[in-house]
Amino acid sequence: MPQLVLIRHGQSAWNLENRFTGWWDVDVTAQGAAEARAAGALMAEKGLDFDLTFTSLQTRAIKTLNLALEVMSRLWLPTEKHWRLNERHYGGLTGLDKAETAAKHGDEQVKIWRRSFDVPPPPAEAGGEFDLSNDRRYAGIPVPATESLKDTIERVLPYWDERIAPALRDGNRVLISAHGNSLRALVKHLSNIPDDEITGLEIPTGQPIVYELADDLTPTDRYYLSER
Ligand SMILES: O=C1c2ccccc2C(=O)c2c1cc(NS(=O)(=O)c1ccccc1O)c(O)c2O
Repeated sequence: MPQLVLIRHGQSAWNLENRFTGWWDVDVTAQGAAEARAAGALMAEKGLDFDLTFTSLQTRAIKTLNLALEVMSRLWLPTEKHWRLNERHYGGLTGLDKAETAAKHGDEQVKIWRRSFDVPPPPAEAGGEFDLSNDRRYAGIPVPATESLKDTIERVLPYWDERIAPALRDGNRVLISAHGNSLRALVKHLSNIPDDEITGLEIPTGQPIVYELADDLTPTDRYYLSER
């Protein structure tokens, strides 16, 4: 029975300040690191094990994976890091907190963005404070200027189809450490969640989500590990 576990990275410095982070590379806080270790301890305690792991190119997800694996004495497992598992890009909102966003764009616009599936924030300004075009990890990669949730889903799913699903079909037990919206893309796909419902799905940080899958990768069970 192929098995997949998803974990959203632990608390980051900008989560604490309620800032849009997106592709900007912010580390986990001490609390976020503790969440990651506790997730590893819970997975070990419940007897979970893995053959392959996947994460994004962002420190907060990579560190969450490593801290959990360290507790499980599984740092030796293969890990594949890919930009397609990165968080949604928030464009020109990157770095803004709630007050700054409302001040700059108004409450009505925030309400529209908040519940929309295919409306992207304004694009990031080239050469701005959060410009990633000179970041070596994205050399040769189409760094988005901004993303709607729909855009994020459309660039995550090819990675699922090309790398993760085949690994599961080959019988590998897979652990993925990623971000709120890139995990939403996977949960939406696996659980057939409609476009107008996915924006309401919040994935908690540091809580392993277990998918038990049939051979055709349709879920036979999905649960938070903390509840079993
Ligand atoms: O403005 C947005 C937004 C804008 C553009 C794309 C997506 C979203 C989005 O998904 C979102 C927003 C605000 C809030 N709540 S908030 O207005 O309290 C808020 C605003 C700014 C920063 C953090 C906050 O918590 C949310 O919970 C969201 O999920």
